[in-house]
Amino acid sequence: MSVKKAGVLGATGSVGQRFILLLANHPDFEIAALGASSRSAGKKYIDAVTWKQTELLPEIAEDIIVSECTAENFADCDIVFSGLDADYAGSIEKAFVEAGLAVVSNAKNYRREVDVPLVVPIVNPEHLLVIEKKIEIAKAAGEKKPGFIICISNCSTAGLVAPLKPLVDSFGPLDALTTTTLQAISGAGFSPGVSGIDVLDNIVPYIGGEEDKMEWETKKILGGVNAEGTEFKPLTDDELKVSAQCNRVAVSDGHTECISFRFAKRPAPSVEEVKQVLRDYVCDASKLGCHSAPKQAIHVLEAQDRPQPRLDRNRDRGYGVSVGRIRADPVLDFKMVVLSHNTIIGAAGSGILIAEILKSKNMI
Ligand SMILES: NC(=O)C1=CN([C@@H]2O[C@H](COP(=O)(O)OP(=O)(O)OC[C@H]3O[C@@H](n4cnc5c(N)ncnc54)[C@H](OP(=O)(O)O)[C@@H]3O)[C@@H](O)[C@H]2O)C=CC1
Ligand SMILES: N[C@@H](CC(=O)OP(=O)(O)O)C(=O)O
Repeated sequence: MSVKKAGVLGATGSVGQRFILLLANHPDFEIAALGASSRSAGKKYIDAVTWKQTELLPEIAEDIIVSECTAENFADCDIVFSGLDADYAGSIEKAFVEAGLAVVSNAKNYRREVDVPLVVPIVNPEHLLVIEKKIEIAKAAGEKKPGFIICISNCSTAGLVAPLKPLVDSFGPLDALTTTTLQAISGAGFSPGVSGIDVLDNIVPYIGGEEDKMEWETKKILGGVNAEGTEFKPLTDDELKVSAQCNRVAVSDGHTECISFRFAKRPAPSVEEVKQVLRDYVCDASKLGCHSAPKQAIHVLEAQDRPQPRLDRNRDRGYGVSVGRIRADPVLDFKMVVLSHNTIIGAAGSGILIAEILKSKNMI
């Protein structure tokens, strides 16, 4: 199979650095172009980036010259990953799509568009069908392959929906869901990021916009598509009530969430049935044989004091989500603790896995 050329926008940031790590030595992709702000453009990547990962900067990326984020500079790319600051992602990503490029974005800007898939690839890859349809329609009309954008969800939303989607598929819809998050500092990005004095010996009980994103995005991901297969139909507030409270804690990577939820149908399943469905879950990316797919998308942990970020965030190289303390909830049906790696399955890793799925379906 041919190796596809990949570009990374926002390559110097928290998510961008993770993309570099995941793309270095990837069998399906080679890094063809890197972009960031004009502060970085024109410099070698090693000089432009302030590397903050615990793994060393891959040699393969060191000497690549960082470009301005224009579509012309990325014209050769089969796929462009975006880890752009959301203040700039909107216009840049739009120009890339208009130039016919395939964009997979971590930024929030287009997540709510009716025809843009919001995808957590271990959960709802079927939402990519809307793009497959767009490509088919253009092909049937004798037009060239259209540009498109696929959005990755907010990182906390990714962890939330990962165990819930298999449960909904097995036991029917949820009607109520609450989550309280404990979010890592890498989630706040690097420019400027969270300051040490704010987070050390402290918890900050506010992350701007996060609660609204989690409450809305969950309904799109757990929702459906219209009969034509062209537009998404998020669940309504009447169908599912979601309440999120978000906190920043002094953890480097890995978002923890304490969640409670209720199924619409009575009687609810048993705790053992819930655990069994999660243990048995095999995501489509694994079935397709995608290189980065987790062996086990959901890890059910039985120890009373797990999951913990430092011990569990790297399960299945950060593509696996850990779920522990699954038990009955006296208010809703169940409660559990979920841990997901915010820059891997919550961001860059999901981007890579989406691209692997696109490649396996000849969509790029
Ligand atoms: N961190 C996380 O866990 C998650 C982040 N996201 C989203 O991903 C995106 C990136 O986040 P994160 O990596 O944390 O952010 P960072 O602040 O760490 O990085 C931002 C990137 O955007 C670039 N940039 C800034 N201004 C411009 C500009 N005017 N033109 C072009 N590039 C520019 C920066 O380049 P330079 O270095 O040159 O300034 C840098 O590469 C955001 O939209 C964020 O909301 C989504 C899910 C999880
Ligand atoms: N806000 C998230 C990361 C993020 O940037 O989310 P979004 O892509 O939804 O803006 C966090 O702080 O952990």
